[in-house]
Amino acid sequence: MRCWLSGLVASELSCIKRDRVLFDRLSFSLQSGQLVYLRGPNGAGKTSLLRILCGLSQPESGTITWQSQPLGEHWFKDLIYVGHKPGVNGALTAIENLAFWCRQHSVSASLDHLYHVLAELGLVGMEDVPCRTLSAGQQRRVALSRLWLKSAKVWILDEPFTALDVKGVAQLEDKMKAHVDAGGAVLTTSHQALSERAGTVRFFDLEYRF
Ligand SMILES: Nc1ncnc2c1ncn2[C@@H]1O[C@H](COP(=O)(O)OP(=O)(O)OP(=O)(O)O)[C@@H](O)[C@H]1O
Repeated sequence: MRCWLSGLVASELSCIKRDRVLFDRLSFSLQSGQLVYLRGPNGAGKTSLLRILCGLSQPESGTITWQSQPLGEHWFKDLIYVGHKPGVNGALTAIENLAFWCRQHSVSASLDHLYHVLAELGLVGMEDVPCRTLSAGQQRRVALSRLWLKSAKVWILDEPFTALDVKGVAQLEDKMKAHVDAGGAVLTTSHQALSERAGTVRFFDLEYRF
């Protein structure tokens, strides 16, 4: 992946939920080669901000551009978003979930490749059972396997370490570092500190506002 200029730029964003101003006139940018760690207490508005940056919800005011253009198809093509809920259909198997996600995101992947990715995520033998029967950490691994399937410049990951074991955390940190080293960008939030293996981290703090 080549480095890119004029990445994700948010200006003067405001967000109100249930009459509470979560943030007001917040400005933020994410550029090629950056790992940004969004920090803040429960309820500060981290998920709300990530969803706005993804284009999944609208701010009260403010603007967001990707590569100098308002968010649109070009942004969704360049983005992988993994929410704090795994977003895995419990009635479908891991393979079916991935195949469905690939179709939704115009990703071309053979069945062999899907099995290979699930194996890399430690899910050998779990590929063909309904996801509702998988453990929380295994379901998280199915969700995170999207990072192995689609080539996207920006990853926005909301609490991606939830339920992962020590090995899973290390694997994801390595994956994030490799992505950033290759010129990608990661914006993540978590209640657990990143270790040194994730590489250089920039912090963005969101205060809780009453
Ligand atoms: N759709 C909604 N309708 C009403 N209130 C909402 C909605 N979404 C979020 N909120 C409220 O906005 C506040 C911020 O929520 P958000 O999930 O963004 O916080 P967070 O910083 O991600 O918290 P946590 O660390 O607990 O995950 C919370 O008080 C929540 O109740």
